[in-house]
Amino acid sequence: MSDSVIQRREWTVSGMDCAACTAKVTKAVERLPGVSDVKVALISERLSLTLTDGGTEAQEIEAVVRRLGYGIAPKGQTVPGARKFVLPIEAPHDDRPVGEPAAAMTGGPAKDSAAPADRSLRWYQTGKGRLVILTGTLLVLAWAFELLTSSETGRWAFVLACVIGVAPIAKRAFEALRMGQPFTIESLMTIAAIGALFIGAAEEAALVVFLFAVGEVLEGVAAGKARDGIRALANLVPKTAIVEIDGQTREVPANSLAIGQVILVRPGDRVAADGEIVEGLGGIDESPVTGESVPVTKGPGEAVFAGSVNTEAALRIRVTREASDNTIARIIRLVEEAEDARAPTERFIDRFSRWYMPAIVAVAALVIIVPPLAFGAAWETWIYRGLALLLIGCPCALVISVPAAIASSLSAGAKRGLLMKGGAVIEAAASVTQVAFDKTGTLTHGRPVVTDLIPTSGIGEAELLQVAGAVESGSSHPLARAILARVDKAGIAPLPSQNARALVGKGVEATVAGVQAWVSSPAHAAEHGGIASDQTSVAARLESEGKTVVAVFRQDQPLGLIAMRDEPRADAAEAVRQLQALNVGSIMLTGDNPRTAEAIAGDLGMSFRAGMMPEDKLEAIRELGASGQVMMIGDGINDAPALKQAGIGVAMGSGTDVALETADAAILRDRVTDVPALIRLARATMGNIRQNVTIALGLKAVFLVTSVLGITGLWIAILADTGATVLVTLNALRLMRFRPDQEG
Ligand SMILES: Nc1ncnc2c1ncn2[C@@H]1O[C@H](COP(=O)(O)OP(=O)(O)OP(=O)(O)O)[C@@H](O)[C@H]1O
Ligand SMILES: [Zn+2]
Repeated sequence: MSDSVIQRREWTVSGMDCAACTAKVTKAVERLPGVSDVKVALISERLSLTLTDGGTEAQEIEAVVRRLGYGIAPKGQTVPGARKFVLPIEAPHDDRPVGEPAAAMTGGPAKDSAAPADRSLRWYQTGKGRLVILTGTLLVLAWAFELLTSSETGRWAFVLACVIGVAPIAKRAFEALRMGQPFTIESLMTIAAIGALFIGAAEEAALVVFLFAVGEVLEGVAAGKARDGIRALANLVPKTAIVEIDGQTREVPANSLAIGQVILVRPGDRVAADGEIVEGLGGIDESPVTGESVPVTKGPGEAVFAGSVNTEAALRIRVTREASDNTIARIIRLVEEAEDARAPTERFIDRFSRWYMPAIVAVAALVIIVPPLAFGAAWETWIYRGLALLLIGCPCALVISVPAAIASSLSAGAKRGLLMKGGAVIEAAASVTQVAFDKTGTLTHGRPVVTDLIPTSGIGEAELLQVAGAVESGSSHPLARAILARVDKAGIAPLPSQNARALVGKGVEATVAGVQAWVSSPAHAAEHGGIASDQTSVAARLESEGKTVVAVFRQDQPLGLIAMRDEPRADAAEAVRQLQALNVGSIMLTGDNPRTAEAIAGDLGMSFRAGMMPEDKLEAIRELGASGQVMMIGDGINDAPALKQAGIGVAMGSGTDVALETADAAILRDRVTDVPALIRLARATMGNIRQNVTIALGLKAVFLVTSVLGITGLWIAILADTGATVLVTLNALRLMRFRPDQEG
């Protein structure tokens, strides 16, 4: 079918509690004709696949997933039977007193109006929850019977509890079997429970089924908790906005806002859309988006994010982005999709667990058969031990150890404005050995200011500025902006200019009043006949003060020098020190001249490479990458190629808006110390994963041995399995409280 249509489809799947579930769904869907590239994300509850037209119908895919016992609906629609456990979740940054009436007007964070798929069920309202209650009750009744009456009656109550409890599990096992998956935790459970009944261990069989059901509910709670961190972000954008139409105000749903509309945001309200202030001046708390807890004062012309809190004055804001495209929506999409970028460790564990379950089944079979046949041991004893082994065959704890830690880490990071695109990035960031910084806008504020004007003798300052301003008038380079600001301040009208052209890494040229003119670095000035010799030493002196000097030419006539200084960020030196403490080297890459670079890098305590053309930066990163893992930090606007080239490209600050989609990670605050924070979070995550793998494998190993030796029995085996899963998930959730900005 060469003309068949190929399309990517997405669904929301509910009820997946552990990674064994995702494996089950993946395998079942993968087998269907015309389906390829299946991705199932546990935390974001997403199934996406490529579907060839003429292959499987979408309804068929949904039917298969439903038969496995999960809820499914096309993305964006309500999942039937979806459930979400209610836990006392701290919605991050949502604890500030938002003006009551205002919140009521705008809908506020509006938790209760969340999408229907999120509608909460309490744990006991779910199928699995009811199963726990039912089997638990029967268990208690059976014990009561056993105590009060003959043990025979009690035994039947246990059998009943076991059969009722195991039925839904057996059904799921059977469905999976029909789809070609003989080894699932459900099939192991079913065999173990029924086997135990046959060897007369009804009491224990019932207990095992009950504990399994409890375990599933707990796993669901844990997975739900990991999800909530991400969901809380979505709840930060108000559901409605007050829009101004023809001088009238009207309340409309926030997702219906169109670009260009003007919305009214009163003090205490959350901003409903990404936009630009048209009127009003006040403190904006952007902590929900960037993690920056100190409100920033913003006024007309300045950009605000949806979800930030307007703390002081009434603002009129022009919408610049539709709801589906606002910064928070993009962050959420990024965090959700991050699950697809799996860490190498995770892929390894997945491969491992694919053979782990069959291997354990084989061992269990040997344990059952060999001792009685070879040594004439009692069948009953060894069947019992073999069944206990089956229960240890669930790789749940192991398989969930990585995604749980990564999901926690991603949402912990997102709360603080540290975004990483998935496990692969986290794993790489944990092993960073060298951080390369772009200078302007990253280590410095990116807002240079003119400090010195040195006209050539016979030229006035005004003339120097007039020509320089004319040449730079079309440029948005930070140096150009500095010069233009100075021209403006001096009240000089720049001359008319044409044909302005950037000389990348060198300067700009343009035709000013009919004559060719340049503004360029002194090094490049030689091409125009060079600057006066007495000015060469002045330039050198200014540069060694950390200033950037440019020379201005009209034709081949040097008009003079302009020096500018771009202040390093207050925390840049501290960041370099913290990186050093983490055993990570820092290097500054700049197109500026070596003397200026040395002055700035020296103050910050880092090494540098100067006079670099954009392609030199790529080469330098390649070179650094040969001897370690390099992280490149840039503003993401004009250094995208360098960010791509680095092992990990991190966009920092205001430019992140552009770079969210292209960089591997983004730092939303203008803080250099967030670079070490990012690395600390990544390292903590990998440490957490190592702990989890140790817990999971360690517990399995211990109980494998004790089960074979007959020291522990069936119910301990299942308790160990569930316990390990819950322990691992809880440990992963600790990362949510990790404070990456704290050292040590
Ligand atoms: N618009 C301009 N006006 C004046 N000089 C310029 C301009 N653009 C570039 N230059 C000169 O070229 C040098 C390198 O500029 P470039 O923009 O390549 O630096 P960069 O590597 O992006 O900056 P940084 O490393 O500081 O972030 C500047 O230091 C300056 O001397
Ligand atoms: Zn499981």
